[in-house]
Amino acid sequence: MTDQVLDPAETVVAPPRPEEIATLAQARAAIDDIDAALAALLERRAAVAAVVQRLKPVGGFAGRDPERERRIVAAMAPLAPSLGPERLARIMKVVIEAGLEAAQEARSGTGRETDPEADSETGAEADPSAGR
Ligand SMILES: C=C(O[C@@H]1C=C(C(=O)O)C=C[C@H]1O)C(=O)O
Repeated sequence: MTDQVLDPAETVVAPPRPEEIATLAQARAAIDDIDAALAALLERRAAVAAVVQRLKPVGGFAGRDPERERRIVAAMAPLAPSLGPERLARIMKVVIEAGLEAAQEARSGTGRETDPEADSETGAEADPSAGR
């Protein structure tokens, strides 16, 4: 698979409004554009979150900051009123955990999907110094 990372600044960020969409094909094309923008933003978010892990005294899952995560969701909630804070919190939990996993994987250099629980099952820590 070829990597096709988009610059978030170059993604379509103004897809048609729902009331401007008349056909299934238009709706799916709009969703595809939105998903491309989301993917580019998620990729950039993960890269920035990885920087934070290197800057914090304790990074990675060990340095998880629930209060910061709550504030992120609270700030986003007014922007996504139809989802509501509870669903948004679920989405952001997955986004944040995926970023932490990707950062951990990049630092350990294993190149594999890293499940924080899988490491404890095998008794092998990906990188004992990660995030410290
Ligand atoms: C990025 C940080 O580390 C973790 C990841 C977060 C995120 O992806 O937004 C938020 C809080 C922390 O659990 C941070 O502390 O800011």
